[in-house]
Amino acid sequence: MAKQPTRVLVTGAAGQIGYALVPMIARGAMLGLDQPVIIHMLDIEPAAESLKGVKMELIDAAFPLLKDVVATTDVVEACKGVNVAVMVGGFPRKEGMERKDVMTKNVSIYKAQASALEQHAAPDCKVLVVANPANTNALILKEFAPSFPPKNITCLTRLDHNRALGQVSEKLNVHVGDVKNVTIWGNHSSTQYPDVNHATVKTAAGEKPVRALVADDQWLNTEFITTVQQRGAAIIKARKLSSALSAASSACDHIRDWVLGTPKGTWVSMGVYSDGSYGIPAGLIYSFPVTCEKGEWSIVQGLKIDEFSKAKMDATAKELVEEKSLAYSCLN
Ligand SMILES: NC(=O)c1ccc[n+]([C@@H]2O[C@H](COP(=O)([O-])OP(=O)(O)OC[C@H]3O[C@@H](n4cnc5c(N)ncnc54)[C@H](O)[C@@H]3O)[C@@H](O)[C@H]2O)c1
Ligand SMILES: O=C(O)C[C@H](O)C(=O)O
Repeated sequence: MAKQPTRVLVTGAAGQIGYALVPMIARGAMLGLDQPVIIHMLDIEPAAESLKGVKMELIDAAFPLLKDVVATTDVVEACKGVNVAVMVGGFPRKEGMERKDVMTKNVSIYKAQASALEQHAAPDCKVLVVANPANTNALILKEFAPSFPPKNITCLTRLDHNRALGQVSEKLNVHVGDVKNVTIWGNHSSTQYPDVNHATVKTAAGEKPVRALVADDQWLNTEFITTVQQRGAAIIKARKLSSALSAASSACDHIRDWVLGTPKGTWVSMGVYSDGSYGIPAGLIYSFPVTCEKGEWSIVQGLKIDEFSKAKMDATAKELVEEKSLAYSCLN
């Protein structure tokens, strides 16, 4: 029997990530090649014409999996019955700005959209916040949608995770698909901690630790970390626009693994509600290594954490605590 369509909301759909993301969803990159979808696109009034154009293009592309398109500037209509919500709507960072600089504008959007989602989305809707500051926007959304299960509200750090895989693959001249189990800890910001201590590479002789293969702790502990932390800024400098195709692709990876499960023996990074694991304050949205099964993520437990890592994990947690209070001061 044919599957029922899944309703996927993309906010900020007329923007550059939205424009890259909606065709990926319609082609099955997010939910699978056998899963029909209905895409709900939300943007604001000044972008209404452009949103109409995106809808026209979706129709023109004649995607077999795309059963319908809702394009609207009405948040209630946009949220009605959605099973997955990808929250991209907001303002991107420009050259020279820190993520904190976009906080005032963006957190108030997430406060306002929380109640629309809570009231009108499917009760088990899975939410992914992409707009920056992603962790704190997700936290605000969670706090202002109190009946939503906290486990259903996440933020995107999969892009950072994929960037870390990419850097290791470039360094070792191996295919990125053979590298796994890097971890992004903490905030989707320049304090994030990309950790390779448990990462491995598939070789003809079996899986080998990344640290041993790279054999350059100096590089791994300095340049590798800063390259991943600063990759967003490097792309803004090069493109004069923030990352879009890689953000859209990573958003598909995030939802696909959450819904369909992570491969056996592989973990990914997701910004999720902290339960206090690894000494990270409970109640933050913090990026952890997770595995997913049957539509649920679980934090990977029992990883050995050395002093170098612990200090970096705590520093990014501290930034999130500060961001949370800054966000609340912006909302007052
Ligand atoms: N987490 C990540 O890895 C990651 C990666 C890249 C970009 N981002 C962030 O994603 C966000 C979007 O980036 P972009 O490049 O697509 O920006 P963009 O400016 O091209 O698009 C954003 C869209 O959001 C719309 N918008 C603004 N307020 C809205 C509201 N209240 N409701 C619905 N839509 C609204 C705008 O009209 C615009 O069309 C930015 O905050 C950016 O910093 C996050
Ligand atoms: O860095 C930014 O502001 C954009 C985005 O979050 C990214 O990481 O590319």
